[in-house]
Amino acid sequence: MAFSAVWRLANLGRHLDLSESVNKAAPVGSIKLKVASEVSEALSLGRAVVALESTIISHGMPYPQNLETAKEVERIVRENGAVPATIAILDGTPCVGLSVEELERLAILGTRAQKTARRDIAHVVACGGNGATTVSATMLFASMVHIPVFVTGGIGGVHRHSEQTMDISSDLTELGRTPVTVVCAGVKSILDIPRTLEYLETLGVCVAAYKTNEFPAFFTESSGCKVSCRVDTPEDCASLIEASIKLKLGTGILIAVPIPQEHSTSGHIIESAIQKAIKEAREKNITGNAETPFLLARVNDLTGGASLAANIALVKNNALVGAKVAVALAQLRENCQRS
Ligand SMILES: O=c1[nH]cc([C@@H]2O[C@H](COP(=O)(O)O)[C@@H](O)[C@H]2O)c(=O)[nH]1
Repeated sequence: MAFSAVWRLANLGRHLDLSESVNKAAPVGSIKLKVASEVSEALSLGRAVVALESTIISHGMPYPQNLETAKEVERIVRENGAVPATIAILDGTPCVGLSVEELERLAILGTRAQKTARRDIAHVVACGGNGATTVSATMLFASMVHIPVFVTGGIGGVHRHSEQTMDISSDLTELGRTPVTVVCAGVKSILDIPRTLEYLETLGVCVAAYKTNEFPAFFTESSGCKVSCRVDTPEDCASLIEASIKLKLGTGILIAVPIPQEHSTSGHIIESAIQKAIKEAREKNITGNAETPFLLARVNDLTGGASLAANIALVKNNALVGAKVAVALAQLRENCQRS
């Protein structure tokens, strides 16, 4: 690493005071956080904004479906009254809100963009690299600019055999330390779902299921695990989020939305492909942050594309719900200010 990059890395903590950057694409010391004008304007006016991650674009889906889905998700968020803010690091600059050209760039880069969790942020910025942010890094940047609601497909979790590998996604620890609400379809059964929920409980994270009492398992509506909090409307979600913020709990919230019923029929076929892919990953010794992308790609091959179609459908559904939640939250805050 060049001296200047090392210097920038060492000074990152001091210079990345992003509290002022909400209203402008602000140079802060030597580090810039670029907030799209549409996003900063909405935030300053108290309008609904929905953060979106970018690993799902680079590593979660192949080109060109990744680009089509990213654009479609942004369109759904807009149609439902909120401003989309896809988050990524481009040429070393953390960006909150991407242009169509930037989305295209990221989609074409695919896995050549670095999968960037919280631990990778300083390195990607210091090297001037291109980072696709995972749930943990996206939550962090969203909270820096005060975006309370974030939509994705699924989050990472506790991996199977974690008692041997210690492989637990940093998405969970981020949920335990960053006050952002993540709307997702639960976690895939490539992970250990009961342990994921146990770990979230340990971290003090509220896990709410949308219109159900059970935690969904991404491709299927149910995991067999009950949750302690049920929400039935966007307004329920908004009240939950506002209470958590007002109590200054400091933790995130997970709102788990089951895959729409019409898309869950292939769930059981996908489940058996998941079991096969997990076995292959073990045989090939694929672990760490390479495991999730390997499993996703292999499951898609084994199901002849059915898992990708289901994945796209549930992300779009989450975008719809997440946008409504963000709008309900903005409305709730406006009503509180008036009274
Ligand atoms: O169904 C999915 N789960 C998870 C991911 C991505 O993988 C990350 C978790 O990776 P890991 O397990 O290495 O922490 C998530 O934050 C998200 O960006 C994804 O694309 N699709």
